[in-house]
Amino acid sequence: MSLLKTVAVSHNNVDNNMLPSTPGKLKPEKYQPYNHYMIHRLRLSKLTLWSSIFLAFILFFFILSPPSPSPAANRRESWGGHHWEKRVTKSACRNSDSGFTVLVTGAAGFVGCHVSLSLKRRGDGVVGLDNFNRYYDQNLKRSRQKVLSGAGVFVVEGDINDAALIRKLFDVVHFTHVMHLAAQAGVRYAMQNPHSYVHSNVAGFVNLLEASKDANPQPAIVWASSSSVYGLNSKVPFSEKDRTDQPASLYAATKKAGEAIAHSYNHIYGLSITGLRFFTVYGPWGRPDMAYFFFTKDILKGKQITVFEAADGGTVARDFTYIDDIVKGCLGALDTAKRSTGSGGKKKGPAQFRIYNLGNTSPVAVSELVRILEKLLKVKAKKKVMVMPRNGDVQFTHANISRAHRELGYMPTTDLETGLSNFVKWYLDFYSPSTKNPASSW
Ligand SMILES: O=C(O)[C@H]1O[C@H](OP(=O)(O)OP(=O)(O)OC[C@H]2O[C@@H](n3ccc(=O)[nH]c3=O)[C@H](O)[C@@H]2O)[C@H](O)[C@@H](O)[C@@H]1O
Repeated sequence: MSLLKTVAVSHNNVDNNMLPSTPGKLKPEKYQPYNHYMIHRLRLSKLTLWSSIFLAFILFFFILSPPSPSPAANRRESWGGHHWEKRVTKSACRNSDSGFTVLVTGAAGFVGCHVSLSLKRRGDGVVGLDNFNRYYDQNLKRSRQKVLSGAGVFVVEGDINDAALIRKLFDVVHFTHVMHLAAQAGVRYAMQNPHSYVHSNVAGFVNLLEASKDANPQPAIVWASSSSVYGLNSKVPFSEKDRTDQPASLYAATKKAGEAIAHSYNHIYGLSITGLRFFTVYGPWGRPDMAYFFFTKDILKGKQITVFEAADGGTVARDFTYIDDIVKGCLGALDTAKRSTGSGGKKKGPAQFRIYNLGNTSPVAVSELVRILEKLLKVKAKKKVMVMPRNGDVQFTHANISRAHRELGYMPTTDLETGLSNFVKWYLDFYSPSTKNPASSW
């Protein structure tokens, strides 16, 4: 026997004797070829039977179960349908024939929430739109939504990039105006998530303008630009005539791009468009990513705050503008907006195109902002002063508001101390309604 055959035979014997896996329990049995064949067949047919039952079950459930929803279908679940349309139509109802019907994008945001409430309270029809993203505390956005809902404003959950949704909204309601406040805000966050700025502030804006120019009638559009478009401009106060071609951050660049895009839609399609350059808006229900807001939070927690100064030791200052003044500016812009001249994508004549600064005309140093907060909170801040990093911030903003005053009747009336006092009251009430007010325990 060759070595190969010897190995094959011994291997066969081992297989046939079915060795148990436990060592020391080896019980060689007599070899019975017929029995083994029968057992093998029996096992095989049992296996076939169970496999068939199993397959039949799978087939049965596959046929009975509904097709799994596509991503588009998933997206649609949050809007559309008879009930949804009824809510949109009801929210769009205005109190008088002369009132407006306004689509407010970013309605669950800081400025959007305040503007929507003011419009609704004076009798206009308002439909909100917001994607409730996670840029900051969603609970705050949901709380704003509750306030709006109580006032009769329905906030549609959806993104300005969802073309089908925007077109559906324009189908269901003939909006006279769009107040476009949805945006990716924040100057410094643009270094962490640049694409979100292009997505919301450029692509989303174009999507909204596309639907607006196709609408019949076309709405007039008022939208939020930013003081940041002045970028490295050093001539103060900033006037709308000053250069805006040196943005210091991607955020500013996307807002500047928005102004250029708005002009092209006005020129080609006859859309009436007004851009508002907001200057560091603050107040109750504000944005937690802004310095006055997180300074308050950190001062109360005893956490260190970082206060920026210029490289030469100079002051870093902002033209902080109170929310109620901004709301008046927004309503003034809506009230003076002329109708768009086009319809269904065709221009019929030149349309209004405007740009305004909405600031306070009274810049305050960030160190002074901290001093006011310390006084209001009755807590000393743990400050770390450091040179402003190259993160897109500019050293100084100061608005010239002559044009807004002349044409919109805009005149801010709230100084920083009064506005911050209102903010602090709201903050303490919102975040610790049942606990003792820390401001009274100094
Ligand atoms: O006016 C505008 O266009 C912009 O106003 C704000 O931007 P910003 O003025 O930078 O507001 P904050 O982020 O609240 O900063 C306020 C001041 O505090 C300073 N700061 C910020 C953060 C910090 O940790 N320390 C600090 O000293 C900043 O340099 C700035 O001077 C908003 O965040 C933007 O969305 C808006 O468009």
